[in-house]
Amino acid sequence: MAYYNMPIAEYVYPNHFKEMDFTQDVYLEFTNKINTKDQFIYVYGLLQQHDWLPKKSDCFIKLSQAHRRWRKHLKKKLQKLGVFINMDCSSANKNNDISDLYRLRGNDEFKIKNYEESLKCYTRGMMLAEIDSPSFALCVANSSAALYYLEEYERCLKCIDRVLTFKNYPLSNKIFMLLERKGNCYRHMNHQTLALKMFSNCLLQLNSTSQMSLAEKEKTKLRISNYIKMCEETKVNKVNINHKETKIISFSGRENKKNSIQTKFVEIKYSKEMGKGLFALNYIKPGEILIIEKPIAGVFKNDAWALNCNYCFKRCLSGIPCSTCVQVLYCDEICLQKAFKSYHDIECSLVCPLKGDPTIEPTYDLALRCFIQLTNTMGIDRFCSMVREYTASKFIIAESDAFFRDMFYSVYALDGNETKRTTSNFFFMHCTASMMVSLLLLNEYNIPHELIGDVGVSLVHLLCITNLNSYASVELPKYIGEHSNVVEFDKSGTFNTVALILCSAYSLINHSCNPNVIVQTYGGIEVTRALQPISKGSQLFTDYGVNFMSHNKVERNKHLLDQYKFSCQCLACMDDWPMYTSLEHDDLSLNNLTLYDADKPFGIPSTTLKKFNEIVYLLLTKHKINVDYLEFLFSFLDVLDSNLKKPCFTYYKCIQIIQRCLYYTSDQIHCVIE
Ligand SMILES: C[S@@+](CC[C@H](N)C(=O)[O-])C[C@H]1O[C@@H](n2cnc3c(N)ncnc32)[C@H](O)[C@@H]1O
Repeated sequence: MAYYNMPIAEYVYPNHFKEMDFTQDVYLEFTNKINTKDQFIYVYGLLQQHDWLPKKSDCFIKLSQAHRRWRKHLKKKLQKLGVFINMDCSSANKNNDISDLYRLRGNDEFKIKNYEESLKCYTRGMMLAEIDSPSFALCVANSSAALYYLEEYERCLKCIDRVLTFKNYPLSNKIFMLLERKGNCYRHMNHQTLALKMFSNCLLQLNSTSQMSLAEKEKTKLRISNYIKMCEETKVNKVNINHKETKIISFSGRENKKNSIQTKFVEIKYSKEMGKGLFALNYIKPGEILIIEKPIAGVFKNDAWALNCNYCFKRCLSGIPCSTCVQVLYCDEICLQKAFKSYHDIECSLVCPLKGDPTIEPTYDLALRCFIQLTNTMGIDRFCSMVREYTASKFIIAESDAFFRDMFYSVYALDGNETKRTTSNFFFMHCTASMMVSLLLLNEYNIPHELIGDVGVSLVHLLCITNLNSYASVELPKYIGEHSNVVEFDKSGTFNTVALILCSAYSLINHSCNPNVIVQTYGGIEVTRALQPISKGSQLFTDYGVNFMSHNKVERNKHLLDQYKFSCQCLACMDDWPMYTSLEHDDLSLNNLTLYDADKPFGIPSTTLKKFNEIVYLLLTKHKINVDYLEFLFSFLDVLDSNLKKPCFTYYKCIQIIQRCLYYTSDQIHCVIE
């Protein structure tokens, strides 16, 4: 059945709207918006079905014209995409020819030493190729070469071992090259005995290789005997390689193991102005860890799909793709199985239409992911009955510990701001939900007829939740060795966004333009820390993409009103703080600051200032910093906080440096949730 002929409107829930909500203005707003969106067809269908379209009005004429244009455009587009016409996305989207093209592109990048880019191309090629086909094997083998030059030796070894198990690897006469690479990996990892064993296997293979000239063979043998010599020398000298140290943070000290919030520091409270929020139970000092949590769900942005596991979000430079669809990649068989059990069994046939359509926003993916995860875990009957119960009872989060105990509530009890949305916006959510119901039904997702209404209602709420609460998690791009070219991109001060994620505890934090907490991603785990001291009883605040250091008051207010429907009453807004960049630079060593107490002498020891300036220099010029500096920075900030009147330049400069330091040291911290 064709996508554009679906009688979608029957899944939209007219009870949510009154006819009089649909004023001429609302129609016009739709018309302008949906001219460029697939949803047109749903909106139009719905309006017609419910006779909401005032015939002969300007708006009707405009809609009809747009409809005709859009149908033509849509049809062409759908035909081009092929997959949309039948919506049969479960069949072979794998294509070895396209995979080969990606591999060749990877080879070109490899030749110019753009190893990271070549790795991305090989990975894409691997995702597109039929599993275990020669094209697949070649992509894995070539990935191992890129990984070797990126100095990712363990991952390189993993790839080579996989290739050696493939029956379809077409370059069997080049196996010796893989063994040579394996030997070199061991050599760099200082496993000299293993390296020597590998080089001797390599020589055996080389001798049995027939399609090679004698001269070529001799040249290769010479190269390998040089490596053997290096190994033997290293063995005698017993060189020790310093492994990169990582600091471990764990949450074993939690009072409540199921709770991702440190309940000794923080509680949930409700306020009339801001709804739910998190409040400090005691004084919290800068740097204190307040929340550690795994996202409820996440979808990738940009091309992070090629380098991160779709299940746990960790970097997976030698990941394994889904055997059916071409959109996802996992660390290993364990993540793949978990993803299938949790959502990918259903999503596999849906990801193509969703990800292939440029008008589908990542928050829609995220909402559908939440829905599938919940229904897969709870069963659709129980899910729908909880949806009905929740809608009827108006669950109060602050009075219940169910929020963190129960998977359903930790997602469904998040705020969706439904009451503050415009009719137009809310109606759009309904149209999108309706499209999702159709997609699910077309892909044979079993929704009993009597539950279609509940499913639709839940999808509308989940769409509002993901629209309001999701945020971009940022990750250091330079995980993959010195040869990465991504650092350049980061000089502008922007961080590398990996995924759009939804977290239940972090979502409870309200906004301030002078935030006192900050979140940082560590291998797929989100850690929220105090960024400034927080006094007992005060509220925790993060920033919703704008703060007084980055945007002026007008810009901030516009963003917050448009996106979140509130106007900010924080100190920076109320007292009209100048932007951080316009603050006067203060000279700490000369003691001429605006102090809280002018009689109290305040000076920073020159050694402390020197250390601070050293860290600033290292961060801004080399992007290299040791994780231990964080402790110094937080205590320096604490000293500045208790002595200086805000806003003052050095205090906020220290905050800026802490933000960067957290980002640049994120590969030095290993986070564990037990
Ligand atoms: C991510 S939610 C935060 C949690 C939310 N307060 C709740 O009850 O679930 C964002 C919403 O909280 C409210 N909010 C957040 N910060 C606010 C602020 N500074 N002033 C007023 N409302 C705020 C707005 O309704 C906003 O759309």
